[in-house]
Amino acid sequence: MTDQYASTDTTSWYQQQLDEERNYVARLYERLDTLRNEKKQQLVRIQAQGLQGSYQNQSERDSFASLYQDRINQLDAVDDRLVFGRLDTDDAVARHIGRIGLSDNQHTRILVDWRAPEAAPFYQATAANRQEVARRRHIMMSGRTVESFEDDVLTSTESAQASQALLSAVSAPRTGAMGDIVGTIQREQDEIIRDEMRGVLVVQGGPGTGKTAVALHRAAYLLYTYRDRLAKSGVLLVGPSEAFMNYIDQVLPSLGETGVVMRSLGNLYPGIEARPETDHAAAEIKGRSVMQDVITNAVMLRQRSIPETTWVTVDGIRLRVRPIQIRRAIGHARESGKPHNQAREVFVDHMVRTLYDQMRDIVSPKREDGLVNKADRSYLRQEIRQSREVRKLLNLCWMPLTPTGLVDELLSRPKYLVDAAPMLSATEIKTLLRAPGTPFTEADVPLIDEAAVAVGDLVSEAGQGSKKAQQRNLDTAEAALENMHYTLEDIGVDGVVTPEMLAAAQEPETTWASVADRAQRDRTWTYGHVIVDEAQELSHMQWRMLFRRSPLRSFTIVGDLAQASGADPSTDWGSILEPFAPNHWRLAELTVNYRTPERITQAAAQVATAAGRRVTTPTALREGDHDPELIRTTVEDLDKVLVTAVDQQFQSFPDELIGVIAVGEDYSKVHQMLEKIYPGQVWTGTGRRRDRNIALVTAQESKGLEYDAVIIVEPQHVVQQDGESVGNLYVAMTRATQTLTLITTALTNQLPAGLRDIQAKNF
Ligand SMILES: Nc1ncnc2c1ncn2[C@@H]1O[C@H](COP(=O)(O)OP(=O)(O)OP(=O)(O)O)[C@@H](O)[C@H]1O
Repeated sequence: MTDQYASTDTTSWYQQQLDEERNYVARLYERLDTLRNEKKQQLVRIQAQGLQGSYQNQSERDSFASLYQDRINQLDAVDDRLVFGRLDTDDAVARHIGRIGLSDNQHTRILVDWRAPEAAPFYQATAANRQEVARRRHIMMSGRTVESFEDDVLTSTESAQASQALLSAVSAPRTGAMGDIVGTIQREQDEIIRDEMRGVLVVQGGPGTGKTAVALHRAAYLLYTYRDRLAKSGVLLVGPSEAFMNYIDQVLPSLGETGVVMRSLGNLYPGIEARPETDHAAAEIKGRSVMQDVITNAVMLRQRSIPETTWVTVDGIRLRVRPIQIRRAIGHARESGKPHNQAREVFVDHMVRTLYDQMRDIVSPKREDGLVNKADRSYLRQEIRQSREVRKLLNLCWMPLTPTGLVDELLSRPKYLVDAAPMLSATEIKTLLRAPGTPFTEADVPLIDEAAVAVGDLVSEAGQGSKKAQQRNLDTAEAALENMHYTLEDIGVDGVVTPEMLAAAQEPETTWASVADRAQRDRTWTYGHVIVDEAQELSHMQWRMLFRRSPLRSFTIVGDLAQASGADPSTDWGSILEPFAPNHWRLAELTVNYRTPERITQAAAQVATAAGRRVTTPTALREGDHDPELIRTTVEDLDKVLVTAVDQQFQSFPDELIGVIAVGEDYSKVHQMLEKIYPGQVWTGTGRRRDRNIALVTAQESKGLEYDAVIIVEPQHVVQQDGESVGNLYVAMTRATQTLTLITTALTNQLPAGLRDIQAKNF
């Protein structure tokens, strides 16, 4: 790997270089500590000023306090393994690369942020295209200590080999939380991370190719490169489940970035925490594009006329209301093109005018001009509007709606659903129906979002007020910026502070970094960029919801079509994305599996292809030491076999994480059994894993996650439960970083075809 290693002086040369690196890195930490102390002192000083001064002074102080605190948090977050690389160029310039950029007190750059253009050759230079790099050095740290280093001399052809840094990163025991890969990002990954922000970028890659890692590092890269633009609008990162979001939630903070809104599909609608979907048939129907028409119909069915002429009394005067009048008012309101709740105002105004005309004819003494005077007119209109009978009638015809109320009613009232969904069959209607008040599931969320667009917000004055307040804050912040005596460099991560950041800081109960915070509370927020992970899973309706969140269509979409659940998954990204971004997306591919060793990857691919699924099997970085193991047993002995498998794993690799994957009834039985035998050791996928060595998850939940040892209980049930599809089994098998064990009570001919060839052990 290095020519100097071959020399006789290797040891002394290496030791001398190591000492130099240690001294340099010590200097970097010294600078980091100085900066952190400065910020802490500035924070203390500003807090000590307390509540003195005008409102504007106070809010300026609060803004700066938040900025200082944010900077302190960032410096804390990057403390561990601050630096990981060094580049030496042909003209003998050395550049250290780290999690953030640092300058010394003479403003000389001493550490280059990994996202800066000068750091790009660290990831991209090859022997064939050196980009003026003579040597790339990987610096291995433990906390603040330089443990070792490894050099790539780019004049040597050997540099094409995987670095030791990469091999040790991918072979390390898993902790249950994803870590960053900033020190070992590979070239094909880096190209995607640094791709321009514009348009829709689709990243297709087999299991373990680093799609999630790339998505997260791209989020950090975009925030760094387009900070001023994204500070106003934010970045949204969407993942498949809460378990997955917990798994990845430490990566961006470890890169010093906290400004990304991270949401699972079930939590995308503010205020709703939807349950995972268990009824796959219902979920499939709810995801179809026709559901947009169903929602539109459901809203229109709540705009209805009366069956026959009726009467209302206002101020003791009886007024006649005919169906045609209501129909006309409805037509008029619909023509306004406004959402239901806003159009209701048009409807009500129209009806009030109609009733007023009648009333005027009755109450006004006939005058030459035929009009009552202005005061009478507004009094009469007010009376009509406030009359209980009129209100009741108009509500009956055009009731204000909430999106959640509409979806709940739609899915629990058979007649309503039948009327709104004439395009669905009786069986499909039956599949959708459920009891009123049933908690919402993930597949309901896009319907609620669709309904929210169709019904609009409930009309209230409050919203207008808060918009005005925001504008006021923005104006104040712009003025504040002009008046600042502080240098910009002193304040922010990169010395860039926009009026919007300061305005956000002045919002009551928010901090400056909380553009993200406000974004996730606002359904109508449009993000500067949206990143979607495990994107192969999304239904048409879920895509609609996401594209609404970025009308500029700036997306990074990562996924693997072969890992999709269900019997009839899409087989090309074009058919998924064309309705939303016609001719507007580009495809990149990842080709190396960093997680699963070759032997397991091949077995998983065999299962998928034997079932007719098209998979692009990535090249696995490691061959692996163990073949996948299939254990055949009986229903009576299943528990015993499982415990033996778990015990063996514990004994051989006590630090490793075991993932047990089971579905349906197997899951419940296995859960009970594991809890009994390993009390306090079992983590069930939801919530954060705390020092537990056994994770029990369903195949669906295992998407995106990984374990050192994977044990799949009754693989044939995983296939059955997935609508006789191998998608989830393929996913489950590719979660392993070291070993894979499948335990089954099925006869050979009941096993999925691709598993039959694995040499089985009988127990
Ligand atoms: N360049 C790299 N350096 C070190 N580790 C890497 C690198 N790329 C990926 N990995 C590791 O490989 C594993 C798989 O990565 P990741 O989960 O991002 O893959 P994925 O393509 O999203 O997988 P899947 O589709 O199967 O869920 C992770 O542990 C990740 O940290």
